[in-house]
Amino acid sequence: MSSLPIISLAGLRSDDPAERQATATELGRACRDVGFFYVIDHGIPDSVCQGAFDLARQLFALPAEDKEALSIKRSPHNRGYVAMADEKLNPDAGADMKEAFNIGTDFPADHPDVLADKPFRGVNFWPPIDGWRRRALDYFDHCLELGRTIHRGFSLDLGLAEDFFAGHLSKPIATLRMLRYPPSAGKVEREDGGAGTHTDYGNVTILASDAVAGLEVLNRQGEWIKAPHVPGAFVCNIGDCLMRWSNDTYLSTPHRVRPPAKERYSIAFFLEVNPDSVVDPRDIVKGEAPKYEPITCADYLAARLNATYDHRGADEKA
Ligand SMILES: O=C(O)CCC(=O)C(=O)O
Ligand SMILES: [Fe+2]
Repeated sequence: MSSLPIISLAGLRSDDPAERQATATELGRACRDVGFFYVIDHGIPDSVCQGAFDLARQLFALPAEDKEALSIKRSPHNRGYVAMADEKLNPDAGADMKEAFNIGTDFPADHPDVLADKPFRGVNFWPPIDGWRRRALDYFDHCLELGRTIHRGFSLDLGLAEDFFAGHLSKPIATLRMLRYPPSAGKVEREDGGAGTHTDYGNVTILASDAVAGLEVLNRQGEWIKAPHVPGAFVCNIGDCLMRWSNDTYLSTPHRVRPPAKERYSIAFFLEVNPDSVVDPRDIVKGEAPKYEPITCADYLAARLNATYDHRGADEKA
């Protein structure tokens, strides 16, 4: 594998079950062999995607004190602003040279689950920019819909009922994460200095990037291959939760971001499933010994996030 497959999702929206199955099989092959693929014909208009990059540029251009007022350190629910060098995606390496802003599934402050302080069900933080919240949530909703479509493909490929994942995706844990990598000015001390080598935690990640290079993926032969910007496409990858759920049928693949030559923006949408969904390999692979114990999505994700951030106590719930 020296480049990532590009898959048209048009077939998943067909009325013809054979066409849906053919696309699902193509997706499934990528998930088994590579764990990374581009999607085209994904249904998100380019103008919507470009609009999200405008929002990211506006946000990161705010004065430092405005961004600090939105700090993720004030959110027990993984929302808000992560300052430069505040995160280590690879805990064994140095800090990541990037800043980020997380938006989660949007809950009102008086929602019963928010009042009960349930894990991952918190309020979002919003920058003081007119119309920003509405436009960001519009992009979030487009990504969620795409994520649900991709999961229909996974179900068909895995030989499950086509709506197997739909019930787990009614109000899922999902994070829209805007990222800004500063220019490296020719100084690259670590090849993964932008984002440390890691696998993603959830089910699937849907990533949009600008035209500046940086993302690299480790193939099965142990070689780093570039994942260049493909105009109009998203890069998708399998996360550890779906790898676990599928008893390692689908693979989550290590990747990193090399410090970019020029300032680089990307927008990731990390999709998990509903917080209380039980991730149990026995529901997906029949007749195979399960390699993992059942665990709720919220417990699994909390454990992974606690290992990534210093500001989260090791036993923090969400
Ligand atoms: O910015 C990118 O291209 C990838 C970022 C990434 O892998 C992540 O945030 O998990
Ligand atoms: Fe990642």
